[in-house]
Amino acid sequence: MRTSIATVSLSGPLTEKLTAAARAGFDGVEIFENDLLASPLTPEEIRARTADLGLTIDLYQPMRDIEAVPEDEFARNLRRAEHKFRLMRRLGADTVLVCSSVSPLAVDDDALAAAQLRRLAELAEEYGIRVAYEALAWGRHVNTYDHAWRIVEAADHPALGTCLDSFHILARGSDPKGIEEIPGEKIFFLQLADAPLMAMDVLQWSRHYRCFPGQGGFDVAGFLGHVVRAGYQGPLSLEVFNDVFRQADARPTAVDAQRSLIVLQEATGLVAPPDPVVPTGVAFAELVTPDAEPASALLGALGFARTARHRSKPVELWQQGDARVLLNTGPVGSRDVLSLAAIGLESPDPAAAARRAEALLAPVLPRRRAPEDAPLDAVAAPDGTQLFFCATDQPELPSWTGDFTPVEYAPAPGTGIRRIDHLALTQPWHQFDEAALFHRSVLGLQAQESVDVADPYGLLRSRAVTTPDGGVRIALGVGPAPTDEGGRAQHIAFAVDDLVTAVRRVREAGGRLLPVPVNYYDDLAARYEFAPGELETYRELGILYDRDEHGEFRHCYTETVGRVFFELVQRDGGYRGYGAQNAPVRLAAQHALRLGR
Ligand SMILES: O=C(O)c1ccc(O)c(O)c1
Ligand SMILES: [Mg+2]
Repeated sequence: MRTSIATVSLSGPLTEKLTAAARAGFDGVEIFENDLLASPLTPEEIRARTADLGLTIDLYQPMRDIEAVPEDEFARNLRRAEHKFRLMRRLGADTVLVCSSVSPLAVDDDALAAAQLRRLAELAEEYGIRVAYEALAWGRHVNTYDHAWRIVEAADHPALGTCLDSFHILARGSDPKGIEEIPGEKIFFLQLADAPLMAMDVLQWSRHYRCFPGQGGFDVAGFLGHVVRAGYQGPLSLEVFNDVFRQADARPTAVDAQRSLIVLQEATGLVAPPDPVVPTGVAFAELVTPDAEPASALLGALGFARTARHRSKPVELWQQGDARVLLNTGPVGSRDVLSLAAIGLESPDPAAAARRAEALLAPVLPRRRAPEDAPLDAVAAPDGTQLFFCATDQPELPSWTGDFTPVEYAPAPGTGIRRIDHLALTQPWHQFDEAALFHRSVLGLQAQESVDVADPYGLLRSRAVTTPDGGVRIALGVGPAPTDEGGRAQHIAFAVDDLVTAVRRVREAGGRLLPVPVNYYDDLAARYEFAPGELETYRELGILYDRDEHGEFRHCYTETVGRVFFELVQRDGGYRGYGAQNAPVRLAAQHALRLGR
């Protein structure tokens, strides 16, 4: 179906909003009155600019407080409306949205509302304009879609139809099934928005917390199914009032928006992009740094061996078990501190994974980073992390390992690290919802519940995206995560079978681990019963402990280098979490270490 976006959903002046919408592939826009009023362009110039960009103006909005008022008031409303109809002619917009009245002057009289909306429609018709009547969830007398439709039906005028807005309908908990009773051609417009489930005043919820479909808690796909079955043929239009999007750069927001509509239409069976190719594991994590020394020392203490070197670039492969870390000291652009720049994901079909990503508007990276490299499919995540689709153990496909030459190394016992358990990436503050939708839709991962964790200097929100078997786990975070240089913190967690032994070996090798306050262990003793000596060992070694209904979790952290630190984790009995219970203590300890307190 055609896609459209309300100018209120994007930041910046009108022309930037229009450009961002067009670049992201939208077919049309809803022009919000305020954007027009604030623009230096005349309506004719806006019309020309929109046309040049290949966009149509699908809706002009909103017209407020029109119906069910005393006659003298209604006469003034008609005069105001006629003014706007003339403006719409200049703009080339043929549909106007009328919100159900919130005015104290409005009376609870459906017959009067219908009669006045009919007169409005008669006037609109003279200008070749259609009126779409929308029930605001907080409308004074009309606040449900079925009530708005009854009034439209009673008014019975060809230039009057209804506008359905998923937010108003789903936020009130109305059953959207009744939409199928409305003739499709009388649904003049469809606005789509999702929202996180919150217990709050619906007007505040709507004006500040709407988000793109798939980023909140509503069943927008189920809703759209009803609208499509009703026979609606118009555009799918995003109308998202959101405090974050108002501040973020319009261009990536518009791409995020368009991606949400692709995913929504896929879920409703309206489009069929290539299927997701779910990754099966983590092939490698790539760190970039101007100075290999601190990271090498830390990896060495963690029991990693430098096993291979890139044929032509300053990149080393460090390995232990199936955990592989690339250490890149090549030109790293703006990354002047140790950072996690890329993740290799094992893929059953890397080329198909890249096709899916491209169909979902992920920026595809050049297949060869240098002429001599193996061709690798890769895309950029919203935070800039490069995601490589790898075929490490598929001899018929080119593998990144072919770019590496083994080097001599002294075999060492290591610390029992088996694999990368998870990666944790702090996102730019305005890209948290986008990141979750990206990883879910592009990579076919499942998003877990979002958790809030207290940090001494703020609140950290974290949401994991995973494969069902836990082969890939990425924890997306947002908040004031502590790093030396103030950058967004990133960490790599390695899985071990026996954390106590691992920690003793790391310490013997001179690895510096995060100290944990004694009070933490006092609390652990209150919460759980341990075998004799167990808790004392954890206290001595700085090991944190958690439990869920499936099993147990033991973990500890290294010091932070640049933006990066490492975690060692021992999962037993199918524990699913990430030790969120312990995160406030960990964050406080990291801040204390950073500040030398
Ligand atoms: O919050 C509002 O006032 C408002 C205005 C127009 C809309 O289409 C809407 O859904 C809400
Ligand atoms: Mg609306």
